[in-house]
Amino acid sequence: MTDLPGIVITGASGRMGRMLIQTVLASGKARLAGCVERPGHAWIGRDVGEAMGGAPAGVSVTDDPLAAFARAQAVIDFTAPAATVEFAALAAQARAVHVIGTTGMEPEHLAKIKAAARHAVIVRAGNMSLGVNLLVQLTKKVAAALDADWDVEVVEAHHRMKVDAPSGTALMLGQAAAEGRGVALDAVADRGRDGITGARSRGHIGFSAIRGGDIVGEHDVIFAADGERVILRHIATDRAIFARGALRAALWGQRQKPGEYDMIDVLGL
Ligand SMILES: NC(=O)c1ccc[n+]([C@@H]2O[C@H](COP(=O)([O-])OP(=O)(O)OC[C@H]3O[C@@H](n4cnc5c(N)ncnc54)[C@H](O)[C@@H]3O)[C@@H](O)[C@H]2O)c1
Ligand SMILES: O=C(O)C1=N[C@H](C(=O)O)CCC1
Repeated sequence: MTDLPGIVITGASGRMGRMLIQTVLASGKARLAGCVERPGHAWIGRDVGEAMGGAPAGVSVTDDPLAAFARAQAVIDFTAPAATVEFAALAAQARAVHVIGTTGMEPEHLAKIKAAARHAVIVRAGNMSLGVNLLVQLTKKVAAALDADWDVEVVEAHHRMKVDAPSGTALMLGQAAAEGRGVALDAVADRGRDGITGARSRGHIGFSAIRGGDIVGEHDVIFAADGERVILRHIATDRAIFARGALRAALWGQRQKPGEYDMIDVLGL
């Protein structure tokens, strides 16, 4: 046992879970304090290092999140909305920082997370990478500088297994454009065009989603006017960027008061 903050990874066998475990184990800044998977999962009871096909890590995968959270200082959670809501209440009970990367949240999920943040530090972002959070700030600036003669379209591409659309990142970018323009995103978002849609509404923010292959994550914010276009782009080629950001958030969260934060707060952008 060391003095390093202990971190629990939920959704341990997932694409992000595996990346997070490797990132924590290699970091030298935190220790892996637990790994959680859903009840009935084949990894339950196994050493997580061996389950991932490598050397033993000395941590068994459990389906008892509260017991794991009680032994940790932070929980990093990239799972699914219903699981994340449950983990938010349990992390608050255990007084552990909860870093949430899960996307596809509905308003009822967000309300429960907000309630949990009255008692615990929660850092939540649809994208934990430095590059995307910088792009969020750039999008807000460009949107504030250009009027509604410039149509805003957010185009995103992800791997074939992604279950939610638009991506959490696309919604962050759309939100940034709406804030830059001083409008509510809900009032201007065009999220699904099909058939005879009619001409584009002035001032609306459109979203398009591509799904295929092993694309890690690509986002364009297009500002299109008559005769010219400005395109802001981020391309992710390695999930390590999300895991590094999440670990940074977990360490940053140790010094904060209860509340809900995002990666702009963590990165000081
Ligand atoms: N914020 C970011 O930077 C960022 C980056 C990548 C992915 N994501 C999001 O993270 C989430 C996971 O993505 P992924 O590609 O790793 O998905 P995945 O399907 O590969 O992994 C999800 C894991 O969660 C586990 N899980 C589900 N319910 C559970 C429960 N009740 N208890 C314990 N484990 C449970 C599943 O068994 C699975 O192993 C998605 O919402 C995705 O959009 C966010
Ligand atoms: O692979 C995913 O799923 C990703 N989800 C996040 C999103 O919805 O924006 C971040 C990029 C990868």
